[in-house]
Amino acid sequence: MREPEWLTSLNDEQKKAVIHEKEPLLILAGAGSGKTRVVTTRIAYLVEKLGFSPWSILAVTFTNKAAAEMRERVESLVPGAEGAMIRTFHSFGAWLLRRNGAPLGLKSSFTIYDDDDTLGLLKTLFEDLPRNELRLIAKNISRAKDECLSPDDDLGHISADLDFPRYYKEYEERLRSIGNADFGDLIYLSRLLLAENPEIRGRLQQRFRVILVDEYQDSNRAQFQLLQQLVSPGTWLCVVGDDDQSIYRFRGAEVENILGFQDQFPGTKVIKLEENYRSTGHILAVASHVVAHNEGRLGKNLWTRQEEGLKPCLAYLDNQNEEAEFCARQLADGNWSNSAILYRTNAQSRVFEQILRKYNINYRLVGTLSFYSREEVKDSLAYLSFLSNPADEVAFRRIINKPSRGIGAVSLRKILKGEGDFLLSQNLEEALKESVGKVKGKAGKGVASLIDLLDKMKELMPLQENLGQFLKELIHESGLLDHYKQQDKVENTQRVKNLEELVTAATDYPSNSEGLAEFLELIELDQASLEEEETDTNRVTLITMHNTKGLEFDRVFISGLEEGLFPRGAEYDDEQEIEEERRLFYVSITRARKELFLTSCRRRMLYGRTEQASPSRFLNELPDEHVDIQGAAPSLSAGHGNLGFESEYPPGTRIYHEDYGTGEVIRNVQNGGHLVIQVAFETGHSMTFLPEFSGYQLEKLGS
Ligand SMILES: Nc1ncnc2c1ncn2[C@@H]1O[C@H](COP(=O)(O)OP(=O)(O)OP(=O)(O)O)[C@@H](O)[C@H]1O
Ligand SMILES: [Mg+2]
Repeated sequence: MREPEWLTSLNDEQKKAVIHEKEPLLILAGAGSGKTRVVTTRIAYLVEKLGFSPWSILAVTFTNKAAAEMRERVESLVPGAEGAMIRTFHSFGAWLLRRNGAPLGLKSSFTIYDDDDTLGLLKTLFEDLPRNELRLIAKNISRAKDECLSPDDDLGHISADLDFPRYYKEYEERLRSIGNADFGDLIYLSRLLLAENPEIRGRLQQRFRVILVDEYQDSNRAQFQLLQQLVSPGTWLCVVGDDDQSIYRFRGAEVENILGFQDQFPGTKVIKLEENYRSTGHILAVASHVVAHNEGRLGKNLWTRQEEGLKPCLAYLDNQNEEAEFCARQLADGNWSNSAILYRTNAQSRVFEQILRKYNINYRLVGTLSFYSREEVKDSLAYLSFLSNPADEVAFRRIINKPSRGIGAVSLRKILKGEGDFLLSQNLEEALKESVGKVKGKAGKGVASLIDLLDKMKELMPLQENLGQFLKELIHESGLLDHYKQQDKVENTQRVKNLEELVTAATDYPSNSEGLAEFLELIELDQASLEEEETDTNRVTLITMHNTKGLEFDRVFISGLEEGLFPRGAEYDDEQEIEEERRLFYVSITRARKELFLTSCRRRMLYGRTEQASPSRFLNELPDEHVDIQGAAPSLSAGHGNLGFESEYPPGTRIYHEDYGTGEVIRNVQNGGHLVIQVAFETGHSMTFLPEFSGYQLEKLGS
């Protein structure tokens, strides 16, 4: 019988993995080696060739987008096979609990609480606790659930607060009595349900004869334990992953799950895939070289039979506008749908959005709200709006109690309507002033402080250099800055960064009412144009590095390769965190099929101030022979003394190298107390050396 093309096109190892029967199977392989392809093909094979019912197959992926793509792919191989259950862990948990959650007091119609709902519930339970503390409690509850810990377990490593177990317990009791579940419960309760109910567990084990898990390196303990409950000795279990791509450890992912898989599931067969089908030679060489700097890897070799292709291009640019312009120039060929611009923090998207719009290059922002629809940005703009138009009730409602000033719904009604039932004034600032003395207590104080703030801001406005400076004052004085600083700390978000970006955007406008009106109008127009684009498919993808998991593009830009930005937070020198950032770099590089651009700015404007930036340490780890360099890196020694010692080879020094000939030093950096120089040779090569260890090979020439 002739085999279908989707089977014959596989390489031997892939095929082994697809047709493997019975015992647990672990596929451990680098990026682009066809792991996901093996998962989809295996589903098709089991249905088509071995007669498994799609109904008996469960496949778990990491994002909803990945799940949708997997269904499509399976359907294209064997129509009907996409009837397999292909879901994320969370959506599988929701499915399970809706049908079987009765023993836990869950109705099939239960509501899933998101972070805000969780916070709301905590607030009604512990009214007296400040919001920041409530956020911390919410975060820790979620962590406990990721680790499968109940309120009665030892929670000391999660929170040192002796009251935390009590908060957690009360929260759980209330949530159960309401009959709803939070996000973490979808996994946590699913596992609990199966552990406590052998009958339900048996039924599910009967049904799912085949279980497949993609991106297994990023599963957390709760997910692992749920998996254990689902697997019986007869289950055909297959997990695929890449330890080098584990990028969610900060959220509780445990790489132990993959490293310890063979111990947990005895008899496991391990298959490694080594041929990379995604990227051309130079790109793959760069990726492999970079990730080799990590320790404690399982270590894998990837090769490709594809041509060398284009060398990745590393471009040093002056600032983020130039960076975005650089990307826009590459995109002038109109090939947008196969291009992606990657960044480390969401705030970086703003300049790209702005410049791409300038050149009419269509784009799509993946996984995040458009910059101007983010909560913190909207809050700041609401202050500006209200200052320019005191009749703007929407803005007024937004700012009156943000950050919290103790002005609740009742007081707000009083302010808006006075004692009667009609709107007192079109001018809400006047209404606010008239309510003084009528609104009492905490709310009264809140009203007074808001009036003060507004007055002060109006005085300050004409005194500022530009609108950015003014906005910066406003964000600070209003308390928004502190509010979001706290939130960032607790939730690991980047809201303050976004505020800084907004300030930067406003620096182009004068600090007066005209400038303000112009700035707000621009933003409203921008939003409208964003919405119009929804139907067009030829669009560049703007996406954070984390969100690119499993995706691929012909052309990839990795932006912001500067210390402190990527790797993020250069103050820390925690090697483990650096390694996680390096894995993120590896993930990013390996998204590219044919073209890769890396960009690094000499200066970056943050919070309205331009700061000198130094190149990311990861750039020192690139294999020079596989990279083309454009522009000059900032010379760290110049003027700053950043090296901590005198360089014998300052930039501009001409040298002779035995193997490479003559060249010029273009850059000095310090690495572990040693001077590292980058040299551009006349042959066009660029190499880095440690002069200390290069001995006689390296000779200084007179200039
Ligand atoms: N045997 C093959 N022949 C041709 N193309 C293949 C083969 N195996 C995989 N590919 C292609 O290579 C690309 C990468 O495959 P896939 O996405 O499955 O890799 P992966 O290991 O899951 O990568 P990642 O680690 O990034 O998730 C895809 O475009 C896929 O279709
Ligand atoms: Mg994959």
